[in-house]
Amino acid sequence: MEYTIETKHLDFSFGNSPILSDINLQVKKGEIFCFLGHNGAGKTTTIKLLLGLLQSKEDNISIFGKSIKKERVEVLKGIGSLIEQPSLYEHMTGRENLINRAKLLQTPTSGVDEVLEIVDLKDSANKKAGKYSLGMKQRLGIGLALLGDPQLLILDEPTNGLDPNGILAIRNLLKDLTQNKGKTIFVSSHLLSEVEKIATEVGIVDHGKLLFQGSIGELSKNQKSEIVLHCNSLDIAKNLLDAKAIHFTHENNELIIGFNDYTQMAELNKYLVSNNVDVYEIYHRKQDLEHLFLEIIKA
Ligand SMILES: Nc1ncnc2c1ncn2[C@@H]1O[C@H](COP(=O)(O)OP(=O)(O)OP(=O)(O)O)[C@@H](O)[C@H]1O
Repeated sequence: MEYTIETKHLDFSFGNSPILSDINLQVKKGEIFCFLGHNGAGKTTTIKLLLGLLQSKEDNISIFGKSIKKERVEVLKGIGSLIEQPSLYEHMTGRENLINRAKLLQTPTSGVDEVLEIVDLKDSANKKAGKYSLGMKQRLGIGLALLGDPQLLILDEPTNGLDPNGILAIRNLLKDLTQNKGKTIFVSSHLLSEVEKIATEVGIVDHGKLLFQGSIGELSKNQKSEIVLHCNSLDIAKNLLDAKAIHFTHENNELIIGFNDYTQMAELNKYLVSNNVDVYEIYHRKQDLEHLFLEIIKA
């Protein structure tokens, strides 16, 4: 199978500091591949390598089946990118920014109106970019990346610093671009809650290592079941659990215990009640993805 992006045993060091180790990415056409990791995990470094802004020693990155080392110019023609903040001319309108960039890229300026439409800036096209909200600036940045109709978009934390409406707009835009415009998107983020709503595939990176790669469905198979317990005295309940060597964690006002089956949950309830703990609430839930993510990167 030919992947839109494929890296094989990608390593990278800044001087003597190893930053990335054995990264094997496989991004299929039409996906929204979310590259997830905390600050400093290695996301931007990976993206810069994909774009040829940093050089890998080995010839181990291929995009559209071509080597970024050997065919960089050709490969870059098919990629639009946005790394963190878009570089905009604030004194120019949104439309002028796009026209200016189209001329630089030597692509027809006739595509500018369609881009404005896609990124929902048609009504503000003649406003100065300096007067745009952060969300509008990010959308214009994505618009700039879309000039020349690239098949692949590489976006580094495009929702960083945006309010919920701004985040929603970008989320819908990315979905539209893959579902209706045939694009493939590689997007980095440090927020799993953000990623799980749009990703068709997720790569989790930490300390320069790829710890998981798969769909959200595959990721959620790793979610554990747990019992949530809310009672009148956490201290007494904790002592009772300790006395039976039942492992628990503590979250806000609740105790979290691994779930095996409903019999175990009923027994636990009886045990606490018979020892004078008032159980206000006891229920079974799947571990949330955010905790699973934290567990994966701690492992
Ligand atoms: N030019 C550089 N020289 C030396 N070390 C660097 C350089 N750029 C980044 N690093 C280091 O490489 C590691 C990975 O950084 P990177 O920017 O790729 O992480 P990230 O996951 O994108 O995080 P962030 O979201 O904070 O940008 C960090 O430890 C960082 O300090």
